[in-house]
Amino acid sequence: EVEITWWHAMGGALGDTVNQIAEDFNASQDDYKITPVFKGTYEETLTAGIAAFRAGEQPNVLQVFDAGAATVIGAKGATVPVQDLLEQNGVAFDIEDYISGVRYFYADSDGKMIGMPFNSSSPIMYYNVDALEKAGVTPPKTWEEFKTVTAPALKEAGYIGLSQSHLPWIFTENFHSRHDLPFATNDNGYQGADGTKILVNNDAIKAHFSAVKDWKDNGFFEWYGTGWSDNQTPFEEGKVAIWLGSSGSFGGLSKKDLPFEFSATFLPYWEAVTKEPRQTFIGGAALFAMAGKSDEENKATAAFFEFLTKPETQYMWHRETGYVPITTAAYEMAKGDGHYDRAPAAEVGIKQLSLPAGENTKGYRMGFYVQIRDVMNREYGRILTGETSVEDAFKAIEDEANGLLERFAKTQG
Ligand SMILES: O=P(O)(O)OC[C@H](O)CO
Repeated sequence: EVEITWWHAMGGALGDTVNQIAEDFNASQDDYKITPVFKGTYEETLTAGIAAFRAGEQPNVLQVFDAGAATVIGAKGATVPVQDLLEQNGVAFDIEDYISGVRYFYADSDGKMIGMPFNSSSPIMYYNVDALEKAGVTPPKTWEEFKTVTAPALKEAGYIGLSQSHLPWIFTENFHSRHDLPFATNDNGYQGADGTKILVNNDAIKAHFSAVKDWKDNGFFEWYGTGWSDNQTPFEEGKVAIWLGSSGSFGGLSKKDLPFEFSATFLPYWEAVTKEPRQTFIGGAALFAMAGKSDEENKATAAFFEFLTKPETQYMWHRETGYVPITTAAYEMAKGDGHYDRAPAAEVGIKQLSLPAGENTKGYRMGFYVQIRDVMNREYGRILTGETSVEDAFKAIEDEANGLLERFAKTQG
């Protein structure tokens, strides 16, 4: 039996489902055994993976999140492109099996799939059905509606209107996609690292953050920190009526037996910015086969990836977690099984990813982006606590991000 390891960042209920997938794979055959190891947050898992690679102690499979994609794809020699791995080991592979938003997200500039798509998500709007009913409002379609109708009514009914769990992901990266605004030059960075500059310092997002700060000041919004659960917990406790989070939190929330009914729908948009709101793009992570492993172990990894792409495995993962079905076959299987008749909100993520595309809606490819997010989190925190102005914060983000992008471009030769 060939043994392989899988480092991942899936905690709580998600981790239970990861363990279940590994158990199912191990039980499905006698040749290979995979051991999943939880390494902490996405950032911690990536850092641990890089350090381990340098020490020659890397796992066979490393989960890397969207923000680390450019860095890991650009780290030539650190991974075996998944497309090569599968083909070399006789596993049939067709990129067209994947839904369009997933197909090239972890591919290189030639369209070759480098990372194995695994947990793809979208940020969606969760809401407390009881709270909205009590306030006499429906889920807001636009931020204008939130500001003038929803939030004041919720406040009157005793609720904080809104919290969200990831300012860079939801209020920055997907903000640009939802409003079809360019996020970086060079086609959002996809044309290559050379000369790529971030376009985050723009009027639409500055107006958004000014509004968010106003909402915080008058009790329509609260920011509890950068931790995912810092902002999710007050929603679960019924303090906050609307929470923006990952579709990948749907399964965990459903299993929690909350003291109120919850549902979910699309992210609001600013009508003043666009009359045609667009799709969001995938978040979450992919699985990378680390280089430097024996042929035997690589074969085991390929067998595991083959198991992962089976519609049954995909559907099970989607159903249990809320991450979107990443292959058309899995989506069809979920529909055929009546999953969305039983839980309509479970389809919101994939539906939002399937809204009309625009010029700027397929995501971004920026190196050292994990560090860029740190800069954003620092400055956004300072905006919300009143330590800096929106104007100065975005100037600082633009300057520091462009410095990081320039440094990354130099590593790409
Ligand atoms: O919580 P996830 O897995 O949906 O990921 C959210 C973001 O994409 C992380 O960068």
